[in-house]
Amino acid sequence: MPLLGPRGRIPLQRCILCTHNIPRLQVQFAKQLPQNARIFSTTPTPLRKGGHVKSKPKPNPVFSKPVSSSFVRRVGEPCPVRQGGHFGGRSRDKKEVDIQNYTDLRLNFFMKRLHQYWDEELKELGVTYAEAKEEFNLFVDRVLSQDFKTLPPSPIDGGESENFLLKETAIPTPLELKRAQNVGEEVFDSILVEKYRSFTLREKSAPIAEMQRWLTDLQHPHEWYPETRSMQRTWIMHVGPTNSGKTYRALKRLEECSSGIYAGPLRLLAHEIYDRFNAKGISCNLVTGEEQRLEHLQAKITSSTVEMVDTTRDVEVAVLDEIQMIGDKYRGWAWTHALLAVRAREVHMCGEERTVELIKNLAALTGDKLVVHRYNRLGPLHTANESLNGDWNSIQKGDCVVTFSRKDIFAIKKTIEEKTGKRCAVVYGGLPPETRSYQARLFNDQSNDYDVLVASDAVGMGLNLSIQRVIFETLTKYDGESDKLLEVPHIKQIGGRAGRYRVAPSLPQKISGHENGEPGTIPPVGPLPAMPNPGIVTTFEKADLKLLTYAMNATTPDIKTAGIHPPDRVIEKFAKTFPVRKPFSQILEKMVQMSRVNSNLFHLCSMDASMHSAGVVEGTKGLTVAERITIMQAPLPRNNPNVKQALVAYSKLIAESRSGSILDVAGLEFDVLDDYLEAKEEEAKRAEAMKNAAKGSQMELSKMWSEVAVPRDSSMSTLPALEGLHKSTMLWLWLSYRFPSVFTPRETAFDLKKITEDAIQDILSKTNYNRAKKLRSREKAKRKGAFGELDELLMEDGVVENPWEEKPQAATAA
Ligand SMILES: Nc1ncnc2c1ncn2[C@@H]1O[C@H](COP(=O)(O)OP(=O)(O)OP(=O)(O)O)[C@@H](O)[C@H]1O
Repeated sequence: MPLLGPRGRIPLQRCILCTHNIPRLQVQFAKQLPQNARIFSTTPTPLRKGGHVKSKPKPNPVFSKPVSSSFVRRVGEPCPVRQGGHFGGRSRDKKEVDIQNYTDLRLNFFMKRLHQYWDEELKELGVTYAEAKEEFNLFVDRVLSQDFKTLPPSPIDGGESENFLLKETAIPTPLELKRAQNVGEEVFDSILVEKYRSFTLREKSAPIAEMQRWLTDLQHPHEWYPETRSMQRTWIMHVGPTNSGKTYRALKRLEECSSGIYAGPLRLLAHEIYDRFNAKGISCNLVTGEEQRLEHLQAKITSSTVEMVDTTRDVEVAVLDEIQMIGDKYRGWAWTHALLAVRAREVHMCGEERTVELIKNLAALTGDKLVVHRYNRLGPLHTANESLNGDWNSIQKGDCVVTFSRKDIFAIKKTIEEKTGKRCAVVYGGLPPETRSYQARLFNDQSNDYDVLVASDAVGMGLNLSIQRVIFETLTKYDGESDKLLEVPHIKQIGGRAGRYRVAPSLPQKISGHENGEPGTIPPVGPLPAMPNPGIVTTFEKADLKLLTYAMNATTPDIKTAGIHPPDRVIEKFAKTFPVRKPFSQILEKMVQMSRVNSNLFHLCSMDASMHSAGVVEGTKGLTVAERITIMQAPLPRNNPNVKQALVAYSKLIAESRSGSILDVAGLEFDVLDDYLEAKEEEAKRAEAMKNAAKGSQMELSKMWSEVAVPRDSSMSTLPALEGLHKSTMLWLWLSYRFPSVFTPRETAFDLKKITEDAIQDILSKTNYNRAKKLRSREKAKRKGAFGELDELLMEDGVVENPWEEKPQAATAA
């Protein structure tokens, strides 16, 4: 039976995602598709190949542990009558049977009278009867799943420190129970009741509080990696402004070593290094959160994103790129972790001068040797004396216009294309990295007409761009609440992209005799040909130019502290000190409140994003603490409800241990892709009709027009939706490496990713953005408002008061 096409209009036979193999999936557009093929699938699930591989639902993990006795009933279920104290039918050591069965019996007894122990104190502390029952069941499981056979020593007699605290307060050990049994039933019962109560209220008990304090002591993160501490390492810093060849030098060293790691801030960069090394015949694997390419069994290099850096194997060289991000409020922990933990004899760091003091202090802490190489810019960079004076006609080939919202990017693109006839490539954070790098290539390529780049601050890192002039359309960025002035290092980093030095094909890769820095273990590199033209930085509006000049010349303050983050195993232990009813996001909040760090050297990275993600999946029943910890680290954009919905759907799959294709997940925006591909097909038909009509009569032409639908504008509304679908797909892929048996098959998700990227790329290549708004009036108003204020700071004689300086608080009247 033929399936219906999108919206049931086109009769189609098959779904390409279901019935064609991978190479055919890469066919992008309708005219290239096989006749009658379904463009993109909304095929009912049972008809799909590979769909619906459902495994048995996973039992609720709270009750999944095999208990060593027969006590497997839950509160509220009928209690089988037990006589004579023999359970389970196995013959056991008499001592074991006695104490275990005795405990089982007494717990059974308490279970029936639980309402008596759910007293005022528990009620006042907000424990409902249902929760008291749930806690009781958990308590029973924990007590009876202990090893009664060997009667492990009580912690008081010398147990493990952390278990000691937990067991001492929450769960009576077999030995304690045995001792209590020897004293008598009354004592035994009172211990059980007391332990149950303290288990239910474990978060409030003194030893548990002690345990929590112990777990939240994050003052010595360098001690978390004893194996690395036993190594003598050399840290080599390559510091300098943007475009000074820092990364180039570090990569040269990596190229020569016997085994190494590259860790960069972006997936894009990790890919670039992976491609570059493999192209040179140096075996390199790729490990990012969303993708792993482990083609080489004995790869010399592994290129990864910094969060994924491998700290378990010994290597000769590790390169940590953009080391100044160690101070980042959100992601700084990943650099600190990599720096303190990576087992490399040489750790090369590339970044800004303002990290040197901090790294010196960290080296003193770990005992590693430090060498610093300083570099100058490879080509000059000037701030222009003139702005564009608000005139888009002054745009030239090689210009990059920087603005901060998608709408403005497209509005500016449209204006420039209309006014100057030059085509614009675009780059912004919401675009998939693959699309960003494709757009960068379009702009760099001299042989096409993409002369101008319109970009957000995403242009500041990770892309090799031949920009001649950076033009700030604005110096403020909306942060979710209001427009905020960009920070000086941010302005410098973006501005520094102008005049980027590029390797000429004939340029020798290594010329000895010159060292652009202090001597060290890096290979010498010869003098470089001068840059033909200096890079220029300017603004679109005249009013912003003084501020830009100030920022470009300002010295940036040192980064004082390195970010840290509690290790996962610590979060897990901390979470287990709370009752099961406590929402996980609140446990994280508590962890943040209680954490103590050495504030001279470290700061605790914001866990807001993790708490947010934990909150999104809070309602998913059956997730273990470890699963919640993993899910909270998944890349989730805050402002996209569709991706959040996808995360909830994915978390349910994890909780239920249900596997299946991404195409089976309800709620993903597949329709948008269907619509896009359908519009594409219509467009192709229309083009064909026009071609034929040009050959035919006027009458035929009008007949064609009436038959062929005019394509809908699929740019401005479709683009964000496709970006969202791409993010949901990436989220799936990210989870697929953490829960491989649930998120399968991965290939379908990679196909979907590719199709979505191609669609986004195609939309971006259209010049006619009918719905692109004019530059928003908000922009104009903002400029008058925010910059009106700033203008007051810019004094007449050109002296600028530093708007970034923190003003002392005015004394308030008593
Ligand atoms: N010695 C050299 N020989 C040839 N090309 C070089 C050399 N040094 C740097 N380059 C080239 O100059 C460009 C900028 O170098 P690189 O990326 O290392 O700078 P960077 O200081 O790390 O800049 P950013 O901080 O912006 O990443 C690159 O295209 C790089 O290949």
